[in-house]
Amino acid sequence: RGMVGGRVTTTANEGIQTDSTTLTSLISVDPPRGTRDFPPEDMRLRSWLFQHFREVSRLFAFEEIDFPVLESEELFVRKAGEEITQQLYNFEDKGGRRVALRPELTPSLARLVLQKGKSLSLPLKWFAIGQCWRYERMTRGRRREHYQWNMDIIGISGVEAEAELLSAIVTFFTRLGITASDVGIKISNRKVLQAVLARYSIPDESFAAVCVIVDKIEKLPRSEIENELAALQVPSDAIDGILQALTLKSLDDLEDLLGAESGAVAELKQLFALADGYGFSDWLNFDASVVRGLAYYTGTVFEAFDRERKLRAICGGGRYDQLLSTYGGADTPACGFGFGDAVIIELLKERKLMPELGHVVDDVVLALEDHLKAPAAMVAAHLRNAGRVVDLVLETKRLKWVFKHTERLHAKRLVLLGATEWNRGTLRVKDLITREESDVTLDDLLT
Ligand SMILES: OCc1cccc(Br)n1
Repeated sequence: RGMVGGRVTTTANEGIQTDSTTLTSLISVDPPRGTRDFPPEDMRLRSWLFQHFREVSRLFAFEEIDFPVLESEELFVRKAGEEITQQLYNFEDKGGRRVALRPELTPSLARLVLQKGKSLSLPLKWFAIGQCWRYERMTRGRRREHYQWNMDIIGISGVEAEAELLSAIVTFFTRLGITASDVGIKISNRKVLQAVLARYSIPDESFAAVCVIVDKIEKLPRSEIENELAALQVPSDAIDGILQALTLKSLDDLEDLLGAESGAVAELKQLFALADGYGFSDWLNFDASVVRGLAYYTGTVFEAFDRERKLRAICGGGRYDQLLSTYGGADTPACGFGFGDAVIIELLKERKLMPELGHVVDDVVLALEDHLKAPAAMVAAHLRNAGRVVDLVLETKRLKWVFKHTERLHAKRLVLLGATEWNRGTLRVKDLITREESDVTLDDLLT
């Protein structure tokens, strides 16, 4: 427990002494910069959101996993200039180890898959919900933590895996009342960029870094993009070719650019055909400008956006077939998405789809006299065993307080133990919806 109003002194061999004579100012009661508390009302909304994450994952037969929020720093050290690695929440621990608070979940998932190795039978369909961190100078006042829902399929090289993940995302939106007129999902494939770069003989080693730069195309002026690409020895004619390719909005145009033999075109066509089968085609559109900002994507990439374009991307993901091999493991096809807990709430507010989540209490139980406390506890236990949510009043309170308390809790029933009634084996019950009062036996309470 924190010491408030007391001065803590430590004398040799006596452990911590407190001396409450020295009044100290209140400690800071706010959470660390960029982080949030979840008091009951906020926690109900978060639990509601996570319940939907879990329900959809369960419907798709995905298994839940988890890993430490603290990881070895090396898991996230990448040389592609990503914002996510430049803002790593990293430090040296007391054992001199370089560690970091995870900025994303995928590397931990890759580590776990490599750790389990041959004991795993592929394909894996795993999901996780975890808090992720970044250390950003507070100049932009942005948050330093958020919760992310991830779903990943490991061991499937075909776009059937991406189609499953997209179906899960659409299922989630639909459960919340969000439709294809509210949200669209842009689909592209990094093989488009790969093919364009190959035409300008840009070395493969630059591919990830080029993608990270190109991902910023809508956030930075073109001149800055050109400068950053030029710093990677991408010549200006190649830059024109890249930027031109990113404006493509149809697979026919893409085929014209890349030719009928293009792998990217084939994968995209197959993905759209599968989407037709699932019935969520109207959520999708091909958009070559989607690149995503993570270095390790190698194929399909996608992101959900609000069609009013007021908000940042709602979720995103893609294929990362080389991530496991960059950690020294065998090449294993993989794809997944990350779905943050912030933008989705902004979207629900925009669309007036926020849920009403009150604290639900069925019964308030109260002993009107001290010698009836144990019987009151028995009544509460009896009701709870039957699955009712019971708030047992733990102190002797005046009825005026109790009525206020039942209103605050929006309780359905008030069960009073009074000496007269209890002696003849009954309880006084007030139905707080109908306002009816009656004397009933314990068994009557559960009929
Ligand atoms: O998606 C970028 C990101 C990573 C960690 C924490 C936060 Br807030 N945002």
